[in-house]
Amino acid sequence: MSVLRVKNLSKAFGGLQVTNDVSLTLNAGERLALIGPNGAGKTTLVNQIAGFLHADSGSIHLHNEDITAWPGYKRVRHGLVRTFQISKLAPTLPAIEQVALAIHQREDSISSMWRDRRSYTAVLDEAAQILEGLHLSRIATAAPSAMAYGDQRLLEIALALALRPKVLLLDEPMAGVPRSEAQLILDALSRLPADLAVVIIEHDMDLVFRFAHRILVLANGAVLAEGTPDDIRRNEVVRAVYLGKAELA
Ligand SMILES: Nc1ncnc2c1ncn2[C@@H]1O[C@H](COP(=O)(O)OP(=O)(O)OP(=O)(O)O)[C@@H](O)[C@H]1O
Repeated sequence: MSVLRVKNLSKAFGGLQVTNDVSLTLNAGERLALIGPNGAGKTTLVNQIAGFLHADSGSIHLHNEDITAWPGYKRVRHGLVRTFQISKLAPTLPAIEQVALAIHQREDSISSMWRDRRSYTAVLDEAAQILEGLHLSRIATAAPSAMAYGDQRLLEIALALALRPKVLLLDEPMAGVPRSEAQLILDALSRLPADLAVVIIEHDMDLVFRFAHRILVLANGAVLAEGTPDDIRRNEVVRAVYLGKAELA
């Protein structure tokens, strides 16, 4: 059953058509990768799905509900959560406390945090479990400013998971991560909950081809191709667009 349905989404900035009649569906538990050259419109598409940008035309349905006009925060409350290409972490707050704050945000309970210690203990337990699920217990009490960059990217995913997403939009989780830490990210992504639907934007083709069940290729804002990793690997047009830019072998 589809959890997310995007139909004929278009967006222009002035004369520049940045998304052009894009449609996609995403089923529960599915991993969809959005790939394409720089400037293809991937982030703009994710921004529209997340409600950061409104589309000029087209529609977005989450669990059969039309969310096209919903603001971003309402989409988050209904389980549509995104991460960012650039870090939004608080640099000096310990990891577990950042996750706890995200849980409180989910529960709309920031104001009662300090009054109800038992509840805060329960929240910390949940935060610890989320970190453990991503093999991040080792940095639970560390602040981002003292963490390896790959761990910071994983903490961002932990914060998103604290919001209990049904659909997770991951914007370049591998961006800026040194090769030596790439395997950590891959391992963590492979441990995401099986029923979570994920849309990932990523330039690292190794990650894309290992992680994705389906790949959608964007070029000039439009869908150039869509299919399984094998379909995309064999697609001559995709190869031509990527020639010299990425390794699809
Ligand atoms: N707010 C904006 N105003 C004007 N043009 C914009 C705006 N945001 C993006 N663009 C343009 O839209 C096009 C698509 O940008 P977008 O960031 O969505 O591409 P992308 O596929 O995510 O690229 P990358 O892989 O480099 O992150 C680019 O030409 C970009 O310059």
